[in-house]
Amino acid sequence: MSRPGIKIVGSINLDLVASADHLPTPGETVTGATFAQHAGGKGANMALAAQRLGAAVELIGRVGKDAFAEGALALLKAGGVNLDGVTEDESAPTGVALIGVDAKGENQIIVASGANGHLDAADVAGAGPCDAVLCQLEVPVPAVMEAAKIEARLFAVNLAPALPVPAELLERADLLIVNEVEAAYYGEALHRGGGLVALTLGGEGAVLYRAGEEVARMPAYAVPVIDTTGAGDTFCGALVVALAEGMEEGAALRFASAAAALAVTKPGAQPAIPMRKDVEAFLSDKA
Ligand SMILES: Nc1ncnc2c1ncn2[C@@H]1O[C@H](COP(=O)(O)OP(=O)(O)OP(=O)(O)O)[C@@H](O)[C@H]1O
Repeated sequence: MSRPGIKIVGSINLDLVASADHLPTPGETVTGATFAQHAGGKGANMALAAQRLGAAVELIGRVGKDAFAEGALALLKAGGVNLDGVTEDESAPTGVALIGVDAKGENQIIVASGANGHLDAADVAGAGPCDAVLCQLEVPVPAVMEAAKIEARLFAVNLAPALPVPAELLERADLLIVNEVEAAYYGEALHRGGGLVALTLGGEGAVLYRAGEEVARMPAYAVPVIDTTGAGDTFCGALVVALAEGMEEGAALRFASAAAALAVTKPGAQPAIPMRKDVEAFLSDKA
């Protein structure tokens, strides 16, 4: 099929990343870290992932009127993501994520949502039809509920971070994507709408359910792990691109797992998101 059009409603952050030997316990100060900054936020990461993996993406979100905004949007701009739906908030700063990464690639994240917290239904209302819509929960729920009204064949929600949402959202979604923490939080409510549910299990892989029945399972690809930040976001963007293209469910899960596996082999979130050709080369290598 031709390039799918995907609208992503979500967060835009600047990730401030400190890499250290180990992550601090409460009250502990870890020294000797190295610092880097990367554009991030689940919405932005998924937008870049979907764009690099073959879709024409429009991002709807908010940033602050500050120097962080430019850094937060730089790779999206360079990647060709349509940013017409990104507005500058009058009062709140650009969202920031403080990320710690240890020597094994495990991470700890604190998010100050800033302008993301001001995204409202009016920012989303009026968005035209497209092939697929993908949201997460780092922006207010009313904006996500409005996104559910956009005319599209696939309405997908990554229920991250886990927080209370109207039952209607879970029932309305054609695809819900959760990790183990989120799956435990939402429980059986995930399957009530009868749509697809993708459960990601980190280094253990991912499972796809339809109406509560397992339809596909993928162990994680064995790759050298450098930094798992953004693996889940890459997985979400990739899965939605694949399904929007009409890929069969098992093939779509394999595509998403390959994209996410490549993402963990590099540091940072957005810089680590692979291109479509890299995922295809990886998959043909594994075939
Ligand atoms: N160590 C790993 N090796 C290979 N693939 C991995 C690894 N960790 C994660 N993945 C891939 O990424 C997918 C998503 O990972 P995970 O379940 O950790 O998502 P998440 O909890 O949303 O992650 P994050 O919030 O850190 O981005 C997994 O289903 C798997 O396909």
